[in-house]
Amino acid sequence: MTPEARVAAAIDILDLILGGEPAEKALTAWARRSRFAGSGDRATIRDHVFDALRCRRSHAALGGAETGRGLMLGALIAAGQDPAGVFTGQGHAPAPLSAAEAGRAATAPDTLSAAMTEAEACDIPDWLWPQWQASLGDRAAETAKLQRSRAPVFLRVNLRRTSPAAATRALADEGIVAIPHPLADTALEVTEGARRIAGSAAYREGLVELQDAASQAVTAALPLADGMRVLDYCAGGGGKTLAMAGRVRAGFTAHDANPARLNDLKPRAARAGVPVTVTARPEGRFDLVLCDVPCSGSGSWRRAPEGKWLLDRDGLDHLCEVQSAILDRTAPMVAEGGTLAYVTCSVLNCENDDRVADFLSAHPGWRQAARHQWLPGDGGDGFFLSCLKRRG
Ligand SMILES: C[S@@+](CC[C@H](N)C(=O)[O-])C[C@H]1O[C@@H](n2cnc3c(N)ncnc32)[C@H](O)[C@@H]1O
Repeated sequence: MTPEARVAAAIDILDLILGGEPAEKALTAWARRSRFAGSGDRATIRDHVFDALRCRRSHAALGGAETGRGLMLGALIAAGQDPAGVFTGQGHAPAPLSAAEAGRAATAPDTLSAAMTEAEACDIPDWLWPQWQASLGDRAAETAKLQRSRAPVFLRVNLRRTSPAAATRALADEGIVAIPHPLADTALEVTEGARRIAGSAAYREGLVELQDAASQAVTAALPLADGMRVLDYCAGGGGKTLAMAGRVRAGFTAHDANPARLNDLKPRAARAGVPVTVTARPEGRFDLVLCDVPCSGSGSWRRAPEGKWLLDRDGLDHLCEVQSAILDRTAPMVAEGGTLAYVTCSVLNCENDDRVADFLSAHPGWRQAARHQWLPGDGGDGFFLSCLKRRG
C-alpha cells in the first residue's frame, strides 16, 4: 500500500471508532477484509489510528472536524507535513482537500494551536480538566502531553529464571536491544526490535514478560518476604502476581471478580515457573492483600487512549465507589500486622488519596505505612500505591 492509501484506511477505521466501535475490533475487521495489506501496512495503519486517538481533541481542532478525515488532516498539520501531498485523490489516496481544508493546511500550526483552550491542547476532556489540574498541580500539562505520545516498550526480567544482564544478552542474540531502566531493578526498556519480542525464545521460555516499568516499581515497593501468604485480589491477567512471584518464594493466591480474566494466568505462571493458586473464593487471612483496583486508567491513556474519551463524570464516580467497596471487602482478609496494598494506574486524587482517606476514617485500626506515586514523566505509566497496615 502507498503511504496515502494507508492514511485513507486509517480514516475509514477512525470513522468506525468514532461511531462507537472498539478500536481493536475495527482494526481486526479491517485487516480481515483487506488481505492485500502486509504486516508493515497493518502496523503503520494501527500507529496512525492510535496516534489519532491519543490526540483526538487537538487533531480535530487542527483538522477542523472530529471525523477520521479531520483527525488525519490534523495529524499531518501537527507533524508539519503538507496535507495536499497526501490528500490527492489519486489511486487509493483520500479525496483532495476542500477549499476550507486547504486554508487550514496553509495556516501555521502555531496559529491554529493558539486558538485552542488549554484542555483542548492537552487532549483532556473539558469536564475532567479542573480535576486533572487539582490532582497534578504544576505537572498537569506535562502529564497530559506525555499521554499524547506512544508509550515505551518495557520488559520485566524474571529473576527466578535469569538476571537482567543475561536477559539483555539473550534478547540481543535475537535482534532485540534492551537497556536497564531506573524505575525498577527488573525493568528493561526495548529500544530496537520490539516487534520481535512475542516470537523470541527469551519471551517464550519465561525469561522476560511485557510489563510497564512503573508497574514493576509498584511490585518492588511492596513489603514482600519469603514465606508470606499473598492474595492478589484483582489479579486480571496476573501481571502483578507473576512480578511478585519473581521476587519472593511466597504462597500466592489470585482472584478476580471476572474469572475469564484469569484464564491467561495459569499458562503464564507455568511459563515463568512460579506456583499460583487461582480461586473464586479466597479463604483465610493473608499477610499481604494486593488490590490493583479497576480505575480510570488515566495514568496509562497513552497505551489505551480510547478510555480517555469514554470516561465521564458518572463513570468516574462509579469507579470510586467500586474502589472503596473493594477496600472494605478485603480489609478483613488481612492478618493482624499485615498490609492491604491499594494500587491504581490513575493520576486522579479522587481515585487515590481520597479513597485512602475515606478508608482510614472508617477503619480506625489501620494506618498508611507507605505511599508512592509515579507519573509518566518518571518514564513509565502513572501509578499510585498506598500500603495500609493493620495494627497487630
Ligand atoms: C487494573 S485490573 C488488574 C490488572 C492486574 N493486576 C495486572 O497487573 O495485570 C483490575 C481488575 O479488577 C477486576 N475487578 C473489577 N471489580 C472487581 C471486584 N469487585 N473484585 C475483584 N476484582 C475486580 C477486573 O476484572 C480487572 O481484572
